[in-house]
Amino acid sequence: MANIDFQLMLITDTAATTAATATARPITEAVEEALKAGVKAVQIREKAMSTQELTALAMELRQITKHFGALLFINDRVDVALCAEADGVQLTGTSIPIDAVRRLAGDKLLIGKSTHSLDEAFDARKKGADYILLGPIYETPSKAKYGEPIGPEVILKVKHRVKLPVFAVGGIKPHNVKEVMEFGADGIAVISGILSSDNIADVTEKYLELLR
Ligand SMILES: Cc1ncc(COP(=O)(O)OP(=O)(O)O)c(N)n1
Ligand SMILES: Cc1nc(C(=O)O)sc1CCOP(=O)(O)O
Ligand SMILES: [Mg+2]
Repeated sequence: MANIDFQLMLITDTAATTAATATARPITEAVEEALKAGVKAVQIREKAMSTQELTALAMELRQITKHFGALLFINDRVDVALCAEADGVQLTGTSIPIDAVRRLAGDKLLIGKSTHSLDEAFDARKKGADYILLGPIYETPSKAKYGEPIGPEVILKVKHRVKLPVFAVGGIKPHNVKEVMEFGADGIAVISGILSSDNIADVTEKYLELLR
């Protein structure tokens, strides 16, 4: 199993980010630009893709991430993660339970769990997750339907009680990176802050500098 030795996870969302930018380009190109700038973990989160499209993207990004020495995670789809020889799977609130994934994947996959409260974080650790995403920390359009963001203070509570790497997600922009790290996050996960930027390399470098 791979080590969790990254601080910045880039999450893909083709539907949201190519529609939002004037400089729309294939997702593989955008990801490659971020990898060149130093990203060491990529999560493919493509809810609208067919299984075949998702598998093809996963295979392609597997080659590219390997070339850059970066980890690859697949949102929700354990089958696609195994098929593409990804490093991990990111389980959502509606995914197959963590223990079932462990039985299926053994130590082939890191298991990340998306969590939104102290209780969910505690439960993820109890059930055997290797790390968690915690959010939405700040406002983000894609999660507006779930109500108010949980705010950065929750990170401190979770770190106090849950012995797992915690990645802050949801509305993480360069100006609030320091805040989430000061509240104890081990790292951050970002979609629009990178993929909606018209200069992916520059903004990625900026995030990485802030995390140093
Ligand atoms: C508060 C809140 N936000 C999001 C969800 C559902 O998504 P999630 O489980 O975080 O999975 P991703 O698709 O974001 O990876 C939720 N249930 N509650
Ligand atoms: C995928 C995701 N999960 C969240 C959660 O809270 O579980 S917030 C989120 C969206 C992150 O996108 P952006 O960086 O553009 O805000
Ligand atoms: Mg989520």
